[in-house]
Amino acid sequence: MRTTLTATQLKCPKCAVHIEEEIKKKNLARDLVIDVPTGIISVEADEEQLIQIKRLLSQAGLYHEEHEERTERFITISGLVLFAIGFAAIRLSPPVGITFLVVSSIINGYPRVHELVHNLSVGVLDIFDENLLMLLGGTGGFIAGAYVEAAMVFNLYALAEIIEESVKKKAQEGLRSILTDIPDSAMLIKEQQLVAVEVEQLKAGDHIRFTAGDTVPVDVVLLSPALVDESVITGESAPVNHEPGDMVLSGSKLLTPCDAEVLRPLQESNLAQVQKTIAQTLSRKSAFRSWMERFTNVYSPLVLISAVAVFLFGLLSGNAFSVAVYRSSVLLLIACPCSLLLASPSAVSAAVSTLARQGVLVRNTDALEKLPQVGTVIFDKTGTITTGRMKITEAQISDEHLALVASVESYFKHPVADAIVAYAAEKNIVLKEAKVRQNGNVITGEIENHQVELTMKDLLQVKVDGMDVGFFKVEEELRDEAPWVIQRLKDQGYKIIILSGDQHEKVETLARQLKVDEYYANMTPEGKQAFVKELEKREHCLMVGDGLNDALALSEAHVSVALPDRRIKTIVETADFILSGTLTPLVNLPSYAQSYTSTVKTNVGLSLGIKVAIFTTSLLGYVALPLAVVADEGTALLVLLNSLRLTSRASH
Ligand SMILES: Nc1ncnc2c1ncn2[C@@H]1O[C@H](COP(=O)(O)OP(=O)(O)OP(=O)(O)O)[C@@H](O)[C@H]1O
Ligand SMILES: [Zn+2]
Repeated sequence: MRTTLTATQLKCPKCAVHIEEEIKKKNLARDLVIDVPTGIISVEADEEQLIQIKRLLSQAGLYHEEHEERTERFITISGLVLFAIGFAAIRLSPPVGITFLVVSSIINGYPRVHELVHNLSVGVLDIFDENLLMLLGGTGGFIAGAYVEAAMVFNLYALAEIIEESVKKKAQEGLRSILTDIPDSAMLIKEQQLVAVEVEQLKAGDHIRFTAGDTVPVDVVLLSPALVDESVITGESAPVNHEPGDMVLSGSKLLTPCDAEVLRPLQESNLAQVQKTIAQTLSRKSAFRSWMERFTNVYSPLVLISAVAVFLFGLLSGNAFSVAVYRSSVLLLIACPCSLLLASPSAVSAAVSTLARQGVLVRNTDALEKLPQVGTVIFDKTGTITTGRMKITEAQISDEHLALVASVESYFKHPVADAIVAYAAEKNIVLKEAKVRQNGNVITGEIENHQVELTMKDLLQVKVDGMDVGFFKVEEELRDEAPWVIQRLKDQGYKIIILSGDQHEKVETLARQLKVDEYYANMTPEGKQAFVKELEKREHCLMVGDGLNDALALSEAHVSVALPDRRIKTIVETADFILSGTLTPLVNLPSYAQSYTSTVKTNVGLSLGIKVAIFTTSLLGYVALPLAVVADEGTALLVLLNSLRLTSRASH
């Protein structure tokens, strides 16, 4: 069962590595995600494992139950008050002032010691994290006799932590609403009685009863009407009225009581899949993020070496011991790479959760940075611009031949096949076994010594043993939002192309109606792939497909978007983005990707710029200790706040 915990105390991506390693080493969770910018830890673990994980986290000072959190905050604030008293008193009576400053530093420095000791106790060699730097820097300040400033190091840090926690709480909201806990149990209707069963035990075909307010744990088909809040899935906040027979995906919230039949077990259902996808996306490192981590591996030691050098140089050049310690303490404080390491992940977690709530699952965050380079949008037709649902509007065929045709079609996933199988089902026609083949728009089948041949032109023509025996007229429906989406993309300057395996006339009619720039019909899956590959040589394109017969083409495109048919497919796909049912979010995706990209750039510029500025001025001896803390903690806060702006960007 997937559960989310929050560790708001988690500050630096570097510290997260320790805890991640510990949890993995002890085998406490499958699929562990630690999202540092929000402090969200999402794990797939059983109850026993969960208790152990919580214990581990609280030992590391990272997890607190709510009441502990309040106590903790009370202590921090008391420390800050003592600091203020000491600060005011030091002129009047230095010994009293210093005492207050020291006590406040002990109170607010203690958590640093605690975390440091924990790091040591688990045998982590890499103790060069924030905690050590703060302790060295602050203690160095005290040794140097800069009492006020040294106390400021500990207390400002504690203050920054309080502010940061509230920023994180805000950032958590989005991700939490998607990584929402799946209910543990459901009410199974068994022999006209209600039995509570674990959600994991539910099988396709089981009947379950929901009360109003329940979150649907698995994908179901309704047996009675219901009012459903699907905002977690589609971002659409208005409740939807569903009829018996409608599919309701897990994660939706029922506003009225109802009965339903299980369509898919837990692990194959929407919510579990979405959570898994998001977990994978958050834990997968983007190219930039790995680069940044390698960079900080050089950066931190470099600053540490500089600190030692500054200390030695200070002594050798005749400065007082205290001055030398003071200057090197400043450098120690800015050696902390937190804000640099947060630059990209904070934007990632804001973007991933915001987009998910707008109906876009991000599988590959690098694609957000590639999207602004795109000039052409390619659409697949069937199932992408059209709903993928088809209707038989006319049929001229005997029931005996219909049985042959429907039997052959039952082996295919194409919308035409679905329509024919459904048509035959209405007539209670029994299906038989067949051997089938597809060659472009011609389907052949061998069934009970008969040769069936179906050719899709304007009509679906049926030949049995070489004789024309009838036809079907099939109509497809355009997605309601398709014309609007395509127009809006054109307004933004994109060239629009339609690729389709369908007949020329059909594609042409549609292309005219939608006023697209180019269209190509009769394309095989390999043909679509070659087309995209060729086009990519000249310009970057975004390909939108249903992921069925266009998977190859999707893989060639600079950026790919899949709009899978939820009735037949669970969502795991190969595309960079996955839409959850409509094309609508496509309209704002490019500009959102643009803001994302510039947010990451600003974050990197900010944190790197401030570090470099402080580093150089402190080498010259111009930076006071508290300023180093403010610069370090303040930059991390700025980065978090800047990324938080990505969550407030509305979609429609
Ligand atoms: N099972 C089937 N029964 C009847 N006709 C089919 C079947 N499968 C495909 N066709 C027809 O064969 C042609 C090629 O099919 P293909 O799946 O490559 O493209 P498509 O899905 O219709 O279009 P697009 O490429 O836009 O998704 C189309 O005209 C389609 O209607
Ligand atoms: Zn298709």
